Amino acid sequence: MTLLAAFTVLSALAVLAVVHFVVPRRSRRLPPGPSGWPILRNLLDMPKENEWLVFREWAKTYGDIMSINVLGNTIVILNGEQEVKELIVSNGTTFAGRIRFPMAELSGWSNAIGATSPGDNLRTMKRFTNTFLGPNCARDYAPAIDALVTDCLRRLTHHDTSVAIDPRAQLRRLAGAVILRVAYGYQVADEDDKFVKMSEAALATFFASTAPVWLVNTFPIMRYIPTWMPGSYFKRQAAEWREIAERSRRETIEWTQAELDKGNALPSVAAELLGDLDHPKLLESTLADMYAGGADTTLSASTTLFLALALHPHIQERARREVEDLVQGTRLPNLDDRPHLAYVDAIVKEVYRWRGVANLALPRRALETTEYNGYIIPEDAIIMMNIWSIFHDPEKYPEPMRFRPERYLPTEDGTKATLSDREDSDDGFNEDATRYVFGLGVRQCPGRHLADATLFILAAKTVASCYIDSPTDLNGSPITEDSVSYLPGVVSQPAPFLCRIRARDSQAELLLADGLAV
Ligand code: HEM
Repeated sequence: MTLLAAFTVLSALAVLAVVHFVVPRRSRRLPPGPSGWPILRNLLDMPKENEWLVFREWAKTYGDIMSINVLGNTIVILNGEQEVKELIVSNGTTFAGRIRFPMAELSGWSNAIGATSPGDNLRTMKRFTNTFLGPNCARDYAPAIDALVTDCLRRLTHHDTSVAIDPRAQLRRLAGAVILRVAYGYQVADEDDKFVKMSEAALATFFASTAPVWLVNTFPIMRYIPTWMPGSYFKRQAAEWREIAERSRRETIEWTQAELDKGNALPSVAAELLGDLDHPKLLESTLADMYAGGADTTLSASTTLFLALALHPHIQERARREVEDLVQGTRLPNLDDRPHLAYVDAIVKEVYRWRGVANLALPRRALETTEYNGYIIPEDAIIMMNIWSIFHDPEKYPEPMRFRPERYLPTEDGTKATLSDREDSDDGFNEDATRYVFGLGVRQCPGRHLADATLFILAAKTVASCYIDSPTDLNGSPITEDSVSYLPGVVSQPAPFLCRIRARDSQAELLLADGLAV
């Protein structure tokens, strides 16, 4: 061997030694996780769907805080309640960043709240949402939501009730109608409503542009490729989507402005804020984000409500009796009745928990490097909260796959139902699921009061006025609690199902017919 060859071999060995001993030692300080492959690291390990289930399985090996690396990005997964509370709630601002999606930015979503990290823009948009979507929002808009829910139930029961239907079209219309009413004071007119169609089309561009298929989302530098170069197709696609998203934003807000000018405007977030001329673009974005953040999530929770009621006639019956004892058939229940309808309230909590809505919440980004329990969480790491894992911890929620509203109620002797056989009385046992379903800390969902009011009103009015028969899949095969299935996605939707829905009696029909949009 020549001297040069010997030197080359020794150098190569030295490099290998550094790679082998130094690099792993550093990364050993990251939370543990599957080792992956050279260069690709965990890219091939990443589950294609139902990630929350896979992450929960991994937690059995790696623990409640673990990490993976995908194309150079560290992803830290929090599977346990304690980790979520300590990092996301107590250490809130450090993990308040969001992931940027260059393709979504090019497609006109550069100010989307859910993709904006802390700074002046976020502060302004948070001011808008905190002022107008706080707890008063639910109270102020309750009569309008009431009328829309009644209208939805009337539509669901107004067909040949011997035929099973898929309730999602009407529930989707309801979710969109509530948001357009609160955001713009707009009342959805018919099945083919112009603004619903425009908002849905805009929402579709958001989901499509945040998908990982767009290389520019992984390699942001690509956004500077000129449009004449090969490989720049994404730019033309983004320009098309930008037109759809911007048109939807512009036309809805112009509609509210026109109503204000005519003196016809109904109370709405837009009507309150149109005077804030300092931030017109941020106002447009905030209003559009209400649809983007609220439509699919509210649809998921309300479809789960219908599925759970369809699967459990005894739950429908118990809830109906509770409502009947209060209203005595004279009216349909409303939001003010909530303190007297503990069982209906518990149904809503269980809807949030049973199958989850956004099982990994919305990913966060670490704004600085942090040490936690001896592990390093590096700046820019993506943080995922596995809410599903918290909701399905059998120590916290016994028989987690069962839909059991009773778990939130006191026992007959007045003690908290599930604590009787446990010594520790303050351990969050069967804790109210509302606490987690909307995320936690400074980036918690701003639409939670509105969504929760909508869900309660829908649950109370449905059990008061309707029967929902056992569900089947689209081929007519019965669905049971064990065979229920959900579609993949950031927001988890029940797979399509059919059920017969009919008004309880002629009095219920009359009460439903009374509902006029407010
Ligand atoms: C059942 C219904 C809903 C569920 C389960 C839900 C859940 C969530 C979750 C888990 C997050 C992420 C929170 C975090 O990072 O900690 C979020 C964010 C968000 N939600 Fe909701 N949401 C619902 C309805 C709504 C509604 C009705 C609106 C609007 C009126 C809305 C607007 C938003 C917005 C704008 C964000 C982004 C907040 C930010 O990044 O600071 N959501 N939601």
